[in-house]
Amino acid sequence: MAGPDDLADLITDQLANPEQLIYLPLAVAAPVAVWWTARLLLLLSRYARADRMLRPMLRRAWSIKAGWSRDARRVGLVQIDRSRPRWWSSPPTASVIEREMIPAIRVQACWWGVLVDARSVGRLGLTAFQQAAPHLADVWKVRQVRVEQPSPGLVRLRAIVRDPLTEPTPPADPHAIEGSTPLPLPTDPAVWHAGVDADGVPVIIRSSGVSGVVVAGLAGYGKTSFINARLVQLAPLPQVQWVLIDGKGGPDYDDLFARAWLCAKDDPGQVRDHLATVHRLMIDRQHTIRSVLGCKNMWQVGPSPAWPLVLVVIDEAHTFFNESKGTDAQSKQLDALARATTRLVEELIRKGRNVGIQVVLATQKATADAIPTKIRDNCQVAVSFAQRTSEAATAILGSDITAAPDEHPRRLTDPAYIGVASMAAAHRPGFTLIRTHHVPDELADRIAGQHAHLVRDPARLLQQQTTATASQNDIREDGDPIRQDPPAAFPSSKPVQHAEQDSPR
Ligand SMILES: Nc1ncnc2c1ncn2[C@@H]1O[C@H](COP(=O)(O)OP(=O)(O)OP(=O)(O)O)[C@@H](O)[C@H]1O
Repeated sequence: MAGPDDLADLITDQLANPEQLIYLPLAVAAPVAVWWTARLLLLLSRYARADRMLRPMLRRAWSIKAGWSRDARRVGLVQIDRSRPRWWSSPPTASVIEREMIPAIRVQACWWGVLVDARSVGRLGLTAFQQAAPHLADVWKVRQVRVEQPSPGLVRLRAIVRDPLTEPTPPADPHAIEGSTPLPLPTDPAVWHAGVDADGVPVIIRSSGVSGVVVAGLAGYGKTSFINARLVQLAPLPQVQWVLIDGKGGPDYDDLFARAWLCAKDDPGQVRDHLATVHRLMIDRQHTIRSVLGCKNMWQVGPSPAWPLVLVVIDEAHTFFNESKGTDAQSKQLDALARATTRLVEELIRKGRNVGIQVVLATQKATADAIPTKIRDNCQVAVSFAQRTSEAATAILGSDITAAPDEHPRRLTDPAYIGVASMAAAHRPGFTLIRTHHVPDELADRIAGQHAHLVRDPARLLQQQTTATASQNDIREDGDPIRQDPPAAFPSSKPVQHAEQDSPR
């Protein structure tokens, strides 16, 4: 190809021979033509290599790119920039010139539609694109245009022809051998694999330092399967003990109880007693954590078989917080139990974080009449499956969800979105829609049964540890007589009364 020196020689020759001046535009146009031809060939080869599903999306992507300036103007994604002309330009510098600014885009065809990355310009950022999204969907003739902001200055549009979130993940095979489930089985309880986002990228919930998780959604949209997935991930870990409470009172949790330290159905008295046991454990751990673990926060060293993470799951949690306000003796007794349960759960969530107690509340409704706000608002993680009303969505995800129409749980009521939830995930801006792992009861039951031998009583474990720590302190290195232990090395609350067996249920 001709280099710049050749081109310069050509221009000099042609200026010397004006009759040959016709060749000058050709010399300039040739490299441009070569570049465009190469680009066209590249696109054609990509089209030829694409499968039947991707080809229509490639055509759409090209058409979106080709018509972008026109479409952007039509839907209002244009900004007029008024500025003084540059000093070298012909208009006088005192005049003002107007320039149209349209966000630059890059397009990429995907099997589900077209991914459009747009650079924000002036006021044309996330909000402007969100407002224009329904119009772009009409112009591009796609089901929906979803908008998000992965990083400052970049707005990502998804022109959705087939929503990847509506493609159900195959249920984990209940007969699969352990370890071959499609679920990641972590070795670290601090990692909670919640599911995958619209791009199939795994979404992780930060579990370390979390004492409260609330999961809400209409009946039958996947809450139990979501919790099953977490239990299946944790069942093989000796550094985790479960407390399972099933407010439905049905047989759903019967087989999972095999792996639980404490379990109860919808008996309010038993539930209160179990929560009181966990609460006592929390107080005892608070008093002994420094002497036993050598730190103030269990998550600094992580849970261990001797100091396990205690996961308290309360399904249909609203069942236990409701007060009937009746005046008969039985209603008064039940209301007293509900108040005691509410107080215990609230304290576990408020104070249990540093000693490794985590409460997961599942409910169909997270409005204040179902879950007291002093409990709900202290939960660090909130996950919402489909909701019928904005009020219910705001109750669980907070008022910010109104500014995220694409991730709003009201959009998820279509049965195609069973198993899809909205949440604020770690290291992701705004809200993320996730397709959760589908874990049928049979698989969760089987894995729980296989690991029933790992059940321990964390309160007894704590007693053993405090005793061991105390005797270590008693034996001074230089063989001096036994010294008195500081009171902080022992539980200062009432003596803990635990059943003799390791798993009193
Ligand atoms: N991630 C998923 N992908 C596909 N289907 C799912 C998923 N999760 C759940 N389902 C389907 O939805 C049905 C209901 O799920 P699940 O029992 O978890 O709902 P739920 O919200 O707990 O209902 P309820 O409030 O009545 O207990 C399941 O039987 C299953 O077939």
